[in-house]
Amino acid sequence: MSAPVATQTLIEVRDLNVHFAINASFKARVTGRGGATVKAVDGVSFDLHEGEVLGLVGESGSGKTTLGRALLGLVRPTSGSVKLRGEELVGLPERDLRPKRRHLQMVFQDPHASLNPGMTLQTALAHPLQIHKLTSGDAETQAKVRETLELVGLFPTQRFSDSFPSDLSGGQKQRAAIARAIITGPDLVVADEPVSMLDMSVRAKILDLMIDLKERIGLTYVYVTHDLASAKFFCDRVAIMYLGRIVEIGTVDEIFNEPKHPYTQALIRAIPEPDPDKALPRDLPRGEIPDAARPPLGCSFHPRCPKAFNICGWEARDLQTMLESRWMDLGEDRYGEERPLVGDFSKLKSTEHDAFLPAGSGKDPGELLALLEKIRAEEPDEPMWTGVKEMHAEAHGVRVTFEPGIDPPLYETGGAKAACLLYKPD
Ligand SMILES: Nc1ncnc2c1ncn2[C@@H]1O[C@H](COP(=O)(O)OP(=O)(O)OP(=O)(O)O)[C@@H](O)[C@H]1O
Repeated sequence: MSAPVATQTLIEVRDLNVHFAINASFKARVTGRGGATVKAVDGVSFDLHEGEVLGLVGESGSGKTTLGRALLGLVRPTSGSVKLRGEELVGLPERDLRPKRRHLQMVFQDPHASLNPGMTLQTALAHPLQIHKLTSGDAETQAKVRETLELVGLFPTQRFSDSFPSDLSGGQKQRAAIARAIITGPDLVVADEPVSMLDMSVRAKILDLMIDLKERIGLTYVYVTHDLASAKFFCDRVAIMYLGRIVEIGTVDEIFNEPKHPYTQALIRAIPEPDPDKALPRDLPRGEIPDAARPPLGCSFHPRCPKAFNICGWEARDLQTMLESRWMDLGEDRYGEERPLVGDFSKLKSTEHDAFLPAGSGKDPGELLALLEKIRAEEPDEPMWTGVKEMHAEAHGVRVTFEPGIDPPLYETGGAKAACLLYKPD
């Protein structure tokens, strides 16, 4: 889709944080001290314009759903600001938030779970109208329900208004869930993976319906998905999320034709190509998504990034990962030579930019230093080495000093904005 014409800002999000206490005692949760915290949404800012479709795209656990729910007040932010047409929503008591909910609606992934099996569509759709006192009297309510069923393509409306969810196909159920979301005349609909549980054959039809509704009744969408291909089809702009942050945001053209962040570039290369002749090698970033409760220093993506360089935030954990992944690929003999030189990784100590790697039991730290120098010479393309400033042997191991890392904000790139130090102005 083409970029939206400049319009008014509907939602303004500034430095939004949603942090969850995990594995914490009751006292730690109440006082906020002790225990671990997951930064599900971590300092997110963006504007959403009236009539646009913004995609929130990322791998599982990147914070898409939490961000979408926080926009609607369904999750209480830890701090930051969400304004609806200039009016602050964060911190509003529930009684003041409730009337706003008619303007802010959600469509969920599982249409089956989002409809009450014991209610006809007439009852289910009438409910929000009654709660928000949007109609006066049964006749008006019934007419509004029928009109909305027609809008979402469920006709003859008489038949569908008397149906129960179990009478409907998956696609019809999602149409009914959309009808319930739009019947209050919302401004913003957050659609969380609205087609991912549907048959392939109906996915495009539901997205087409949502586009059609946007034009006909003036909706703005936030579309939460892990599926870049559907975001390309459906969205005007896309925000790529990683460990609670937006790491790149731009128009669909910018993101798909000229992705700037190495993470976005890898995700786009990994989109399955239906035509086998054109298929590129799938190239997902190396390694696992890190533990959200212990995000990497500096740029959170740096341990997986093929383009990482000296200031990306190298630390002790990267040293361990480098050694372990090297040993996975080594033959028995060389593994047998190298492994005993390194001590217990649980004793790997680190301060912010400094790691102390213990030598193996009875081994000379000088031998360990020589091993690290040898690996560096053998694997000069391993990005971690760009961040190693100094290594020297000490009494019981080797001290490795890293370049101080920088946590990148979203930088201007001449296209999309990207949180990557490749675009840091000098
Ligand atoms: N209520 C909660 N309590 C603790 N941690 C949570 C809670 N909700 C989400 N999280 C954590 O926050 C992070 C972001 O989760 P979220 O569901 O928003 O990600 P997502 O990108 O939508 O993932 P998915 O595609 O799997 O739904 C994850 O690490 C998740 O485990």
